[in-house]
Amino acid sequence: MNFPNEQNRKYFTDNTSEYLEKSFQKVGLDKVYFEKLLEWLSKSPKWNTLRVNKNLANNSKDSVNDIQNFLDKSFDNLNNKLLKEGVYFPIPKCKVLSNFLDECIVYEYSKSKSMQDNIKFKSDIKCIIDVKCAQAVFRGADIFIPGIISLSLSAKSQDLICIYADLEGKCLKGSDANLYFKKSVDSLQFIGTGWLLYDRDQIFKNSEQKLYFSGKIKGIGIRLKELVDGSYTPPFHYLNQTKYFPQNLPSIICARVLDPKPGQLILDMCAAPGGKTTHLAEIIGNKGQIIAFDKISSKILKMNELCKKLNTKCVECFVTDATKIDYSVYMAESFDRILVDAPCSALGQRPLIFNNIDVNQLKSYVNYQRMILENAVKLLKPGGFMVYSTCTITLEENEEQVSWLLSKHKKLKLVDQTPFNFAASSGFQCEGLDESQSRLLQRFCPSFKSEDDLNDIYYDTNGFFISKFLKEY
Ligand SMILES: C[S@@+](CC[C@H](N)C(=O)[O-])C[C@H]1O[C@@H](n2cnc3c(N)ncnc32)[C@H](O)[C@@H]1O
Repeated sequence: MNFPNEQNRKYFTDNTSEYLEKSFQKVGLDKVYFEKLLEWLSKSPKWNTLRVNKNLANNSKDSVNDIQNFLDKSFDNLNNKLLKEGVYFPIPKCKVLSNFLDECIVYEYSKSKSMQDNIKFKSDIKCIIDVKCAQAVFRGADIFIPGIISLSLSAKSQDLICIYADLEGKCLKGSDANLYFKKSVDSLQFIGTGWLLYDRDQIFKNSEQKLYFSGKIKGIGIRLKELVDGSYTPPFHYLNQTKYFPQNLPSIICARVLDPKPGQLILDMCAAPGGKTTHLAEIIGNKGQIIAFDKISSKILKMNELCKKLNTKCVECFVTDATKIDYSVYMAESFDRILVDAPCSALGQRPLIFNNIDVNQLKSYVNYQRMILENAVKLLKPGGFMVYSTCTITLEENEEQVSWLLSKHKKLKLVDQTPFNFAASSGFQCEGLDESQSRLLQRFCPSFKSEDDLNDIYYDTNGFFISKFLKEY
């Protein structure tokens, strides 16, 4: 597999690419659309979004001041450090999306004023990180030690290093980054630069053949200086995360679309890490009852901690497999609102660097989601609403699931969504979904907009999909 230049860049394996392209062709979206979609996915959104936790934060004006202070301080610190290198990051201004979502505060990534110099920066000290870690870095995370796969043998604490993502996932943990770079440069992608916070030996324990991850130290391993596109955003963990919760725009919209009311019984069937559950609790002012399921017990433990931290008092979290509901514990037709934010192929996460998902894996989500949806429909009260959402862009997990639900359950009706992000697009038409129905769906995905719209906060989001159903009496 080669990645010699941008034109020949691959984002998926050949089979997966072919499968996705064909799938879009079914609804009349040609190669040009698919390429546009890939280009959009491969870029990081230019905006950061934070949800204000109204249980703990004051009004939006105070929150904007608070976040602006955080940005001012973080950028002052960074700019002081970079002064001698002649690099400067303008401080972004944050704002509330007042007309649309007043709990959402946004600001742009800052672009360094000497981007070109930094792209030319080639240190002999190299670090290779895994692709998932690289994607998180583009969304504002620091590089944590578990994400570091390989370092130059001479790497020491405080070294300024070049960081690469391991596209093929073949680099061995603890190996010599310079050696791998020489052998496999085509399978590495330059991500940016940063300061190493530990000596190599502290990160890896080296023995002749086996290279062990020492586990002696934890936390951040590399403090990011600058990304390859010249952008920087201060890591969120310096911000008060009880008042301000980093969450992408479609996810914030999603909980609002469910429109929970105080006093209601609400079910979040795939809830961890809890971004939407805590938002739902905040919308109903902690008045009501929210049951939150997740299949993975460690995630439920963390969710309980998050709920405490965010002063969320009406949520009960349970380790439950949503494909196997025990109807002696949960009564059929008992919930006023149900959110199915389903496990999915997650292809909407930006930037897409390289995703080696295979076609069988991709297809496997469809039946799994249907098993969860079957239970959701059964648990929903007549007159109640259900939201089905994913953070992916495939037709099979989105529009085709909606079409399947409508054909299988005659009492389900697609309904309007508020808020509706008109800058993104409505859903695609597919078999079983007519034009008026597809317009009720929110698809956060490139439509046929001009390049000028690309920086629009409402358009430059992660890939996401939201549908809302009423269960009629
Ligand atoms: C897209 S994430 C949910 C994100 C969450 N709603 C939020 O906003 O923070 C999907 C979650 O579903 C969980 N999951 C996967 N299979 C499940 C199942 N059978 N039952 C319940 N949860 C499941 C995963 O562990 C994962 O945490």
